[in-house]
Amino acid sequence: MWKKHKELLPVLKISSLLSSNSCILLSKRCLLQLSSVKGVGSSVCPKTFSVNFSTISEVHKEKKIAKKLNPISNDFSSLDLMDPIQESLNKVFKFEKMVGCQQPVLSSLPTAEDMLVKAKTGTGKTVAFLVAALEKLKNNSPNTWNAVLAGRHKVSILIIAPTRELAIQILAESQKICKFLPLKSVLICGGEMKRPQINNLTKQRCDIVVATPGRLLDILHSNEVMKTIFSKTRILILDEADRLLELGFKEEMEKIMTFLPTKERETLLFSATLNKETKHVAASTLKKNYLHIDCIPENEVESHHQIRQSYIISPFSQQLPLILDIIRKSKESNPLSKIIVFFPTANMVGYFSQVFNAIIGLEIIELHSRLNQIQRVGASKNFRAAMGGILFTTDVSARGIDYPDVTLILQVGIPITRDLYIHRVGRTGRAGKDGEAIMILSPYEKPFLKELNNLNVKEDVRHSPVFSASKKENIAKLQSIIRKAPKQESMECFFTWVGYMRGIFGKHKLDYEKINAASSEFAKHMLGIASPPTINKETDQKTRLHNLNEEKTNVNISDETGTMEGGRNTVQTRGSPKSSSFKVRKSTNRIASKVNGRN
Ligand SMILES: Nc1ncnc2c1ncn2[C@@H]1O[C@H](COP(=O)(O)OP(=O)(O)OP(=O)(O)O)[C@@H](O)[C@H]1O
Repeated sequence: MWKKHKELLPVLKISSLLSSNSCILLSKRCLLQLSSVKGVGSSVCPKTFSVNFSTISEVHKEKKIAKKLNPISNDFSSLDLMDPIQESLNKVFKFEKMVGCQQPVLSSLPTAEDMLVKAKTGTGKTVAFLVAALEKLKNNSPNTWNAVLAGRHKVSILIIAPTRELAIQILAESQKICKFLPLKSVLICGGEMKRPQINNLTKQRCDIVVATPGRLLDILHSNEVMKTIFSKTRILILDEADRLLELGFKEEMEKIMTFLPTKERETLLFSATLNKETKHVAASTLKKNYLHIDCIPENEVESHHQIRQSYIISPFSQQLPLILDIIRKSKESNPLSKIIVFFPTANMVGYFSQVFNAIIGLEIIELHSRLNQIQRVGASKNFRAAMGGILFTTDVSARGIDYPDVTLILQVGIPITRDLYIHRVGRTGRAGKDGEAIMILSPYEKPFLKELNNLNVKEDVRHSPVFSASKKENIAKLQSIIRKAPKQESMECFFTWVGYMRGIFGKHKLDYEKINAASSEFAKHMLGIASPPTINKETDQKTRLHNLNEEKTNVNISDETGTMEGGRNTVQTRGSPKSSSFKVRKSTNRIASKVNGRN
């Protein structure tokens, strides 16, 4: 039947296949359009899930396979998963229905094909890839699976994520899914001592490794025995694959791959965003006949419709009171509201955390790369556990992190790319819940809005730029706090901000005159620097802030790379991260103590 129709059916509507409860044949050059299937997903999801989870817009497949996709049920129990996994989903996760990409991914099993999966933020990709990896491993061969169960097969599954926080989160999920299996999951990431991590690999059972690229590569190079340990890796997963395959990580990833088997390895790439360029790189890392599962229908954008998104154009002079106003309003309307505020650089997070902590009634949790590992883990844990709470952070928290019940995302300034905007916003509205995202931009940053063209980001008219008497009081209060900040620390903050912005300004073709105007306003109103240095070619070079108008230099400036495990190419604008971090923290603590009269 397939042969007969394949020329006639380059595009198949999955609805007809579903209604007849039939077997779906995927064949070379075949493109299945599942995007408009109703009733597969949302209607049978748990209450909290309202998004159109289980729609697939494309499934590309080169080799002929036959697969059953159950049209009626998207219960996990309808799948032929091994008992220990069913038990874990049922008793540990307490999940009944599949959501997001879970049905398309898991229904395609058993398959030995590589996978490229794109699905919106917060739609359950972690469980999808963990279950897929374990099932794939089991189906690899009875010998392999028996060896794995008996603990004779090291590092069968390797999962790589771009940040420590995300790796820790995946590790926890991995331990949960393996609750009824004898498999052990271990963490390899920076910020922790290397020796115990090496011991975890060499001296004990270790079936699943969750790693960040920098430390993993470091450990791979540390010891000849690592080649043997990783020689049996059967499944490689890249979470946030587009990030791991772009500049800053790509080189490390390529080196890591040289330690892994090629032929026997199956690779799974997952992300909520995959632009043309990264899709191309991603495809080139997969075996030819990979399965492409795109859960975002062609006519839909990558962000969620249930997240209300808006922007406010506000001069720097009004941004600090505006932030305060938005936070206060959110807390007034719901004392349990959980808020994440994104700033462009780690210095800014450190600095403004202390500024806002000096305001009575606010308790800010700060999280960025310049904290040590204990502080990072502590901050992440505290915010996760907080019923309400305010987190000031950088892009270390932008991707993959699943803090429960975040109600508001506030972005101060421009994210480096449209994709990062989507990931930041995706920290709310997870698992079908509602959420809100507001972005505060200076008039200089307005051109960035073009990049968000179809994302339904509306101008926010609720927060008027005209300030009442009480808000004017806030302005005075905030100004007095920042005026007391040690000058050197304000200057550091200023330079890192300029470093961050230079790529973005370059991209939007702002000349030195405009950059100077923007920098001067930023310095004066956000940092209390009365006469900031002029940014010209000379100061640019002095501070190693070259290529002001270069388009693609922005990638490595943000804290995202600086803080992540990779990013060997990271440009540090001033000083080493450690010394700078110490200064920022010390200085900003000084701001708080001065304001509180303790100094
Ligand atoms: N089948 C399910 N039923 C109910 N909740 C689920 C299900 N699968 C996952 N979740 C929950 O949905 C939330 C988001 O899942 P997850 O963090 O895996 O999303 P993601 O798609 O990886 O997001 P991101 O793109 O931001 O990395 C988590 O809290 C997770 O526990």
